[in-house]
Amino acid sequence: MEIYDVTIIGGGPAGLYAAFYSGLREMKVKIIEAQPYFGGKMQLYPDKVVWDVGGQPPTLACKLIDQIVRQGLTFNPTIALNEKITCIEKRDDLFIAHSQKEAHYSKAIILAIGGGIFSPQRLEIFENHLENVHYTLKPPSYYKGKNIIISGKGSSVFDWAIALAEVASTVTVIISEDKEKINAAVYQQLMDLSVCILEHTTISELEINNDQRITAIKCEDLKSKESRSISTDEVLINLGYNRDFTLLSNSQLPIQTVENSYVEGQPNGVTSVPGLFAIGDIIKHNAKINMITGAFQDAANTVNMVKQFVDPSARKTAMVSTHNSVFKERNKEIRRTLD
Ligand SMILES: Cc1cc2nc3c(=O)[nH]c(=O)nc-3n(C[C@H](O)[C@H](O)[C@H](O)COP(=O)(O)OP(=O)(O)OC[C@H]3O[C@@H](n4cnc5c(N)ncnc54)[C@H](O)[C@@H]3O)c2cc1C
Repeated sequence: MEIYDVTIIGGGPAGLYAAFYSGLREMKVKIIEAQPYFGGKMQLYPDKVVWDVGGQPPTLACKLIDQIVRQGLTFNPTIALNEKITCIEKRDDLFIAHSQKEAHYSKAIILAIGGGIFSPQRLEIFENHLENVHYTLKPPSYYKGKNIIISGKGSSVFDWAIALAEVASTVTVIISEDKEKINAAVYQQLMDLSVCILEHTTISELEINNDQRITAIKCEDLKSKESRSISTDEVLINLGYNRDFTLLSNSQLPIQTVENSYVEGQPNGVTSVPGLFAIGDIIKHNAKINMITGAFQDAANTVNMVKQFVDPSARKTAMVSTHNSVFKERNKEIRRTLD
């Protein structure tokens, strides 16, 4: 059995930055992510331009994910992707994080599970896998010149319609509510972009070809009961997301939670269980900022606490020295490009 200094559960911005910082503090690190890829919630908005990360020019979220992942892996932590941690237990001085695949042993744990494991809510009619049904937005260029149907609830449906209307051939939005519920400024934007909105309408049937692609959607006006068929190239569905927090309820540890969705803790990540720390969107305290920058700050504060937990004689904070052996070659490379 291999014992790590710290196991980080969750590979979103908080977990990845914690992996970087733990490496900087010379700890033996493992990072575990339930999805087959890193990025956390940022994977829900790959095409959004993110403006508010300190020192970072406005950047597409997908590019930012790439950068955060590369930084997170700087010190070569052990990685486990596609592995959902189902519960955590403590035996003597060791934590054991159990997944469906194996047990992970470490002296400390950082919970970076954000908003839980996200999975899109699906309509029964879309239960089978269909090639051209999407639950997250691909880059707008993918939709260039195509006929798009967007259906769902909440403001994201209209954000998607606005993002695609400039590149797509046609955009039709199908919503079950009345148009009046749409924010007036957003509605005006949709009209200016010639987006067709079918209000109080529901999808009743799909026309599917041999390649498992939807070619047309039949929908019904819930008030007039009239039906119509709309041909389409791509269908986007946004009904919100299911969030899996069962790790917290399954773990037989006195983890204090708020509304069963957050771990109650302190700004330095300390929780009700010594050695179990929490960072990013999963933690709740008065100074918490639920943003990428907040996730980074949490990670740095908390990793310093973890280091002292694992080795009480360690310095309180990291020395971010350019002489770190891992940085040496990269420093040379970067300096060369500046010459
Ligand atoms: C639509 C949208 C737009 C946003 N825009 C911005 C913005 O412009 N700027 C900004 O700063 N912030 C933005 N945010 C907020 C930002 O994305 C979050 O604050 C940030 O992602 C939180 O990071 P995190 O690592 O704490 O959690 P998350 O990003 O939620 O990552 C948690 C990870 O833990 C994994 N996980 C959960 N449970 C388990 C388990 N049991 N086992 C293994 N892995 C598990 C999940 O799969 C996930 O990958 C936005 C959020 C949304 C939803």
